[in-house]
Amino acid sequence: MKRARIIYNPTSGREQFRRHLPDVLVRLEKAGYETSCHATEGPGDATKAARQAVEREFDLVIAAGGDGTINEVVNGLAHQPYRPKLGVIPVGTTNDFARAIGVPRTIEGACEVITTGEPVAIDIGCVTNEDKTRYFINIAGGGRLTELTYEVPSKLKTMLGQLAYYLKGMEMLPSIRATEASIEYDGKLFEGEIMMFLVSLTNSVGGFEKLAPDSSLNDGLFDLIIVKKTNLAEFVRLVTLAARGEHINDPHIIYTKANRVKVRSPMQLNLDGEFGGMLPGEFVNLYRHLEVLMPKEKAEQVRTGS
Ligand SMILES: Nc1ncnc2c1ncn2[C@@H]1O[C@H](COP(=O)(O)OP(=O)(O)OP(=O)(O)O)[C@@H](O)[C@H]1O
Repeated sequence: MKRARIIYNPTSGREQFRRHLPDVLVRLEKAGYETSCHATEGPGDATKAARQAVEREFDLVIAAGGDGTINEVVNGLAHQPYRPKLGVIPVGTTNDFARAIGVPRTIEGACEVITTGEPVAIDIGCVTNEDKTRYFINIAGGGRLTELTYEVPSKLKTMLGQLAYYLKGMEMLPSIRATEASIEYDGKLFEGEIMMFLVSLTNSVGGFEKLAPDSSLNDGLFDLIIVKKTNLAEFVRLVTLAARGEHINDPHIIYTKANRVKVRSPMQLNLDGEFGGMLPGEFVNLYRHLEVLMPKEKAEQVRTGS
């Protein structure tokens, strides 16, 4: 029998997962997994639990939570020579990563993917800043607006879901200032004032499904988006364009692919929606570093690049 470890955050999203746990265990048992669980107790705990799962040589680690929980689990797996496969049950508020790998946002649907889907090795991001190395699966970014993801209180997310982020975003808009930035990417250099920069691994960010429309999960490249200085009206217009994926040709935007990105200026770093310390720092794309379970059709699409 294969062994699976569920690492779940009881406070994620609308706090529903625990109620469904017995059903999840039965489904996994039927699919041939002997499964045990760990409920996280606070920030950082999912990373410790994932490291422990590596030591105990589990075949599969299932992260049940939002993007923050998946990020923590990946941080426990990424550094190790043996890395169990990763399954995802999206019960968070945003669930960008699940959307990007085609995992449905119902617990039953996600279990179905875990039991009948296929593993695909995908790229993950690695950033070195403040003498630490951290990993991300979705997005890293800097600039005042990216700070909104950790300024929304957990209670508000439980009550309002995604809407909580949009409300906070609108509240912050008038106070957004441009920041002086120096960004080196695959030998090129950008220097100037920016509203924000994003280093993305998937096309689905903050509920915007077309923010990085050309991104591939396994090409070894980030999609780098730099939003140059704009006034408030232009910025709002860019956000509207971004909802349709039409921002990438705008003159205020640099949109390109890169394997390495170095940010030389001081800035807060957002990693998969959580505070990731201060920049400067360097981002490296780790080619096909982690095997993740996804639906068969999605797996085929990712493998063939279609
Ligand atoms: N028992 C706990 N109590 C409070 N916070 C916790 C607990 N366990 C984990 N956490 C923290 O909660 C953070 C956010 O969780 P998570 O991303 O799963 O859900 P979310 O906030 O609802 O969703 P999203 O990130 O999609 O907005 C995690 O990064 C983790 O540090």
